[in-house]
Amino acid sequence: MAMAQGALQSCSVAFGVSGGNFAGLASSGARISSVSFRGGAPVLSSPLTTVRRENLRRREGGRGGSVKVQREVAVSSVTIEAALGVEKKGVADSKVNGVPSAKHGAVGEAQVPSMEVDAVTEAELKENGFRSTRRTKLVCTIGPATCAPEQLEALAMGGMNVARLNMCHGTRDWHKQVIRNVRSLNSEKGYSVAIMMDTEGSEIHMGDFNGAPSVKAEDGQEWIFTVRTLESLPERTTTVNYDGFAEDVRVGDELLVDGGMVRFEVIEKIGPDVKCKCTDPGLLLPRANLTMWREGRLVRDLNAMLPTISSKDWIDIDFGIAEGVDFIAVSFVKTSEVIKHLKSYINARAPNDSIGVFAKIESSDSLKNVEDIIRVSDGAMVARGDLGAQIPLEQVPSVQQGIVNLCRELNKPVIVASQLLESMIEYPTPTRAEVADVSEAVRQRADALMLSGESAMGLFPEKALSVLRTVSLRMEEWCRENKQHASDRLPELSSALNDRISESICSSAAQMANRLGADAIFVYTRRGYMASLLSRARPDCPIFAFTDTKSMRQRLNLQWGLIPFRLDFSGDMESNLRRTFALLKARGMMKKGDLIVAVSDISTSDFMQSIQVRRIP
Ligand SMILES: Nc1ncnc2c1ncn2[C@@H]1O[C@H](COP(=O)(O)OP(=O)(O)OP(=O)(O)O)[C@@H](O)[C@H]1O
Ligand SMILES: CC(=O)C(=O)O
Ligand SMILES: [K+]
Ligand SMILES: [Mg+2]
Repeated sequence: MAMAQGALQSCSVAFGVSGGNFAGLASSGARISSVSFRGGAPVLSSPLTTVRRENLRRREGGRGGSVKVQREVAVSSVTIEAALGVEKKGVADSKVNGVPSAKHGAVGEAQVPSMEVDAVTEAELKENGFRSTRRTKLVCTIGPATCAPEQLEALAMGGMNVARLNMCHGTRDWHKQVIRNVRSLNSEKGYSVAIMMDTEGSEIHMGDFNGAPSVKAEDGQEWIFTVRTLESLPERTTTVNYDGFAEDVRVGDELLVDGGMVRFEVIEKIGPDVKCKCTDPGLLLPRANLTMWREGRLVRDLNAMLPTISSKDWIDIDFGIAEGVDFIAVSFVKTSEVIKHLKSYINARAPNDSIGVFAKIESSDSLKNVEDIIRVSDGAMVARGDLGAQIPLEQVPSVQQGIVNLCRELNKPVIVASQLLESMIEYPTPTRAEVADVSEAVRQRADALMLSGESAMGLFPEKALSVLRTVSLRMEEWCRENKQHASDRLPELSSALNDRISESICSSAAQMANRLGADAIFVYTRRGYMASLLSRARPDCPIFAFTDTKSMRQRLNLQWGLIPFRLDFSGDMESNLRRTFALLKARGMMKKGDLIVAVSDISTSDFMQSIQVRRIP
């Protein structure tokens, strides 16, 4: 009797909170086909049509049940299960499959190939529980300060989700070694750090300074900018990579290094050499970006003449495909065409959709076509470094907010990049303004934050990462406590019925999880689509995304709130859930009584999708 009451109670809770969403589902063509109750043995088998109809009528004032249930367009199931009765099975499973994980999960994973999760997340879940996990993902640019295996491991341990390789710097062999180091870290120590390759793109930049990490330009000093190829550079000389530079530049033009960190004025043209005077002193870094300004305006024709993907970039892209990178970020994108072109090139050479293409928004051209560009990309990066050199600085914050919003509307992950903690290249603590900037990006609910120089060549890479981590956690918690995003509204993405069903299921699942105070949402996904839709809904609880390939697991690493697991699963949701519960419990990542909302886009029949609310047995 008590059992039956338990079952009915949880049933009415679920219907109570989700009736409206079911109505939404039904109007998008879904049919609620089965509601099963399990309250210990014997298990009542579904579909319990009568009970279902009556419950729907009761909750929806007689509107929903009878009308919707008769529609045969698609099938969706709702299973509400009382905890009792599953427990015995769970315990039994855990003895078979559950192996206590080793310190970094390495031993455990070697013996249980059936479930893999990031070692850091595993530790975090064990120590602090579901809610404490960080939702904002962290990208670190790898450079001389962080390329050694132990340095990479320190970053992985500190929460790095993605390692970025900037092809502007370093040799291909150097990058290859870093990729190898990251891969062995993943396979040997149980991390799942994804790799993003960032193309050089055709920007105009300075050369190296005979290997020096930086060179100081003093106020009033005269420098030569030359298009000649020089074996060794005379003092106060720099090369420029754009052959037309000496011809195109005019006396009186202003040259901005890295968007204004250092400034020069052109005073004389001498054949291939351009003599300039330093008007704003500072440090010149190897391959620093150069922009030309004439009468207060950016000279854009120069960049416009350069291809987005240069011949060197194509070789780098081939290299990235061969090395199996997870993401390619394209610098200085101007139109959506170049992204489409690259995606078709990749698809002909790599397993379908195994490499995500990210568009870097960092020029005024990219802003003109920003929506088209993002629609065809797998994600975007707000590359504020170069962007701030191409548009007035005061416009950068609102452009950032606009791109973050747009990406969420279009269901594309977005990275906020550059100068988040710039002062930490040299100092062990950030400025208060930097902390505020990081917090703001988290409050905007960007998917990921990125370190550049701070991790590539700064003095305090691990400290910088730790600042990103702690500031993200605090801001996320504050947003939840203060219900900052309760009124967020998202437009529908698709008009195709199947996709609308997935959308409805995911937004309903997120709302249910919020209202029920669920501990986590589970999603079983092959293509990652349902996982991304759940991430887009930005629910209060973390999303455990179970997917069956390593590459999809790494791809999901960049999306807000997702904790990707690799798991072999079947089309049978019930057995997937039982196995998952047993494995997670055995590894101490969840406990009896935790409340889960589970959805799936895998099934044996075409339209079979489901939302389930379960209490962990
Ligand atoms: N692989 C590398 N080897 C050496 N130095 C690197 C490497 N990657 C980054 N750096 C250093 O870190 C700095 C910041 O990195 P970042 O990736 O932001 O480069 P960037 O040159 O500013 O270009 P981008 O606009 O593509 O980000 C670089 O200017 C460079 O000095
Ligand atoms: C990251 C990058 O390319 C930029 O900020 O310019
Ligand atoms: K780059
Ligand atoms: Mg850039």
